[in-house]
Amino acid sequence: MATLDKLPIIDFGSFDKEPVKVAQQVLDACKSIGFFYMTNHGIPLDKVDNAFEMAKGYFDLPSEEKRKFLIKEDNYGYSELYSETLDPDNQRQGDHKEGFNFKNFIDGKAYAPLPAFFEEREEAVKAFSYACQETSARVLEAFAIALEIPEDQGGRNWFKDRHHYNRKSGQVLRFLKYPRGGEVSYKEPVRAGAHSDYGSLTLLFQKDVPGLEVQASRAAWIPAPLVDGAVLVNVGDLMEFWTNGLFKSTLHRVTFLPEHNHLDRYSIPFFVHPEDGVLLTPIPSSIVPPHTAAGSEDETKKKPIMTAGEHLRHRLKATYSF
Ligand SMILES: O=C(O)CCC(=O)C(=O)O
Ligand SMILES: [Fe+2]
Repeated sequence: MATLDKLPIIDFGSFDKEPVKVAQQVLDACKSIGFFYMTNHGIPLDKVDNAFEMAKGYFDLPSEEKRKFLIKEDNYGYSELYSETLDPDNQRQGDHKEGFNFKNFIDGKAYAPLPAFFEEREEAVKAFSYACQETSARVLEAFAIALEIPEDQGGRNWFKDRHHYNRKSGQVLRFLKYPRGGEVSYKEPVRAGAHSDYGSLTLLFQKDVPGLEVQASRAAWIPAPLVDGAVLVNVGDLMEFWTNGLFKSTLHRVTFLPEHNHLDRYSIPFFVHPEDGVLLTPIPSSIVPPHTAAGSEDETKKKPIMTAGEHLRHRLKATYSF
């Protein structure tokens, strides 16, 4: 694979009229680098800006207020600075970031009591979460079209049918803050360790301050700068698994830039996951290479089929110090 020097930009404005054309671009991006910027993604800019405003207001709260909702194994709540280590084999300290994870608002209700700050803004958080869901559904549709899933097996709805918003899943809307400074005392150039995302796909909103890098080849990292009006989309591990390696779930990280000395960096990922009960079986797509291990004649080589929920619990255990 030739090394890309920048991430592709895909305009979804024509998706309704020319779905196959857009899906082809999505396929090219997912097969090569596993990342693309999505423009005309359908989420109004003021909703995105408002989400960043809410993140800022929340993280400004005193630490003891935020610690009342410390994250637990269910992956909901507040994670403190350095509490998560995305690349445990190579990091000397945890990630230089704090976060708050929301889970889906099933039937309009928050997963668990929200911190007062968010309770007062619950409608806005919910509206943003719904908007992210709608946008991710379009990407999932593009994936199914790109993979040519036959109509009689679910066609363009194959992934959407496994990602209902109102069912229990690992889906998370996350507010992140990388506080300014820190590097001098810790001498750590990495703010969030190199990792791939665990789910089907991620939408990532960045604002004002860059820092994300994507691994383009074994030796090369390329920046993922801010692109006006675009949301960054990346393939997650589950999609790589589902497509038996055709789609790439690529390592990415946040590194220290000089401006991080004096600027806080905020980002908002929306991690898209299937419903917990979905069995991770191969996709009915003739362009996906067959899963040889699963179909192996030799019983000992057959991997047990996990559910999406089991797979996520397994991955989270490795990165958090609960
Ligand atoms: O903050 C960012 O830009 C990236 C965050 C990220 O990759 C993650 O939380 O999985
Ligand atoms: Fe990530």
